[in-house]
Formats: sequence, C-alpha cells, structure tokens
Amino acid sequence: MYKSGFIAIVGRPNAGKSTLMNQLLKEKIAIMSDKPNTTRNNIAGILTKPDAQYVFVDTPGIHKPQQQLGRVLNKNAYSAMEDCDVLAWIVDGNENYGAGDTFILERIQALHKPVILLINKIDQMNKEKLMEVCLNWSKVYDFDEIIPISAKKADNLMEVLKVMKSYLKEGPALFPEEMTSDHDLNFRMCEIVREKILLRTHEEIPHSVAVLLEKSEQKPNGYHLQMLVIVDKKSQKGILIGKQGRMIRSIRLAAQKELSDLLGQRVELELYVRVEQNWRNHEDKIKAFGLDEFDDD
Ligand SMILES: Nc1nc2c(ncn2[C@@H]2O[C@H](COP(=O)(O)OP(=O)(O)OP(=O)(O)O)[C@@H](O)[C@H]2O)c(=O)[nH]1
Repeated sequence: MYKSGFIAIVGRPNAGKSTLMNQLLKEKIAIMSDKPNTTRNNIAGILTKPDAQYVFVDTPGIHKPQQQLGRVLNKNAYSAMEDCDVLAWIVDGNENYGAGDTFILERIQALHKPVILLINKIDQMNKEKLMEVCLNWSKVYDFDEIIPISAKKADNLMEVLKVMKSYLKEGPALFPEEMTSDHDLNFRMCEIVREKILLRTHEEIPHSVAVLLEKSEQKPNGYHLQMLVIVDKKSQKGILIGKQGRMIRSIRLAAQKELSDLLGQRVELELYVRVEQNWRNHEDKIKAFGLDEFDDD
C-alpha cells in the first residue's frame, strides 16, 4: 500500500528544523545557521521511497513577531500547518518549555491534526536528563508520539520516518520521483549567499538581510551571477562590506564555491549591497523580495 502526504516541521527558531530536513533528505535543501529565524520561506523537501513519498515543509520558526517581516513569516508557517497531514513539532531538548512553545501549542491545539513531538539534540544529553525531558514534555500535550532524536547526528531518524508514514494517507506519489525540492534554482542560489552572510554576521544583521538574483548568464567559461544584498540600515552596509572589502569578499568566495558545487561548473559571483531603509516593516518590499508566500490571504 503506497502512502504519501505533507509533513509540516514546526518549532521555535533554532530547534533544528532545517538540520532535520536536510538529514532526512540527505541533501542541502534549507540553509542552516546558529541564528534564529534563518528559514524564511516554507521549503518543501521531497523524499520518495519505494513505499511512500514524504513531502516535508520546513516552516520559519514561529516566534512573537517584532516586525512586519516576523508577522509574514508566522503566516507562512501557519499556512503550512493547516495544509499538512501530520505535524512534526521539533524542540531543543536542552531548552526549557517557554512562552515560545505556548505560542506554538495554541496553534497546534486549534488544528486537531496528529502531532509527533521530536525531542532534538539528544547528543547533548545524558540518559537521565533525556528521561526527565521526555516526561516533562509528555505533560504539555497529548502527543500522538514522542521521539527523541539528534538531527545533527542522524540519530533515530529511521524511526521518525516509520512513525510519520503511519500518519500519511494511502495514495500515489504527489511529485515526480526525481524531485527533491519544490523551490527553484534561483531561490536556492540566493539562499546560499544568505547563509554565508548569516554565518559571518551578528545581532541585527542576519535578520536585516535579503538576497536577490539580479542577473544570471551562462558564459563559455562558466556561470556569471549578479546578486543584490539588501540591508535595512546604512551602518549595516559598512559592516557587510568590511575593512577594505574583506567581509564581502569572504562571503563571495564561500558562496561561489558552494554555487559551483550546486551548478557543477565554474561560477563567478558578483555581490552588490544596497540599503532599503527599514524594509522589514514595508509589506510591499517583503512581497517584492519573495518572502510573503500567501499575499492573497
Ligand atoms: N548538538 C546538536 N545541534 C543541533 C542538532 N540539530 C541542530 N543543531 C544545531 O542547532 C542550530 C540550529 O539548527 P537549524 O536546523 O538551523 O534550526 P532551525 O530550527 O531550522 O532554525 P530557524 O531556521 O532559525 O527556525 C544549528 O547550529 C545546528 O547545527 C542536534 O541534533 N544536535
């Protein structure tokens, strides 16, 4: 009996959603960093097995929004939750239950869908601690399943797939077998650049950056890409460029390397930094940068 369906991966920022999805798919679909709210769009990763097709939707970490962008990100996440067959709520086992979890719990309760709790980062816990964490979480909600995992070490992920499958519907594959993501190449290329920025910057900058592809051209000596990096303050532009252009160069070289791997050929990347004052509070700009996936809601 073949099964297929959508699994929304939800959780607080930094819980490990993208790591989990990339591990399950054995391919880098979503970018990762230690900065909260790395993921902005709902990213579908598709895993096709002989007996089932799993369509994972990696949602932006749900959080109390401070800006218009935050509200849009939450809206993207909620929409994925409404459309899925089963919810996988991933939590960082090292973190205590907090206000951010109540926020998610309220949403989950309203949906009446099967919920699998994944207690992540067990590689950082001993057995006693893990037992205590499982017990504490079992009091929070009547979860359909609780599975301790380490997304990073790919620990217990076969069990996760087995359990998820039991909640999928009987039916044919929803996407072609060879497809691993529903995001196009341009999006993935911009995300690679954004990841390199996130890995090198701190505080407000990671949240203030958007990356747009301006031009892509196939030339005899490889692929030429021009990308625009948008920040929301003039001071951030200076930081991103760095002393004698060192920071932007380091971002460019790291991204260029990964882009070459992705495209399987030589890549020449040009980066420009532009200030769009306070863009995260302007709905038209959020839409223009492709971050509002449901702008007709
Ligand atoms: N030790 C350990 N670290 C992990 C594990 N899973 C994820 N991490 C780390 O936790 C951090 C956040 O992981 P992400 O996968 O980007 O988290 P996310 O939930 O997608 O975050 P947002 O995109 O901000 O919502 C990264 O530094 C990961 O390397 C794990 O199983 N063990």
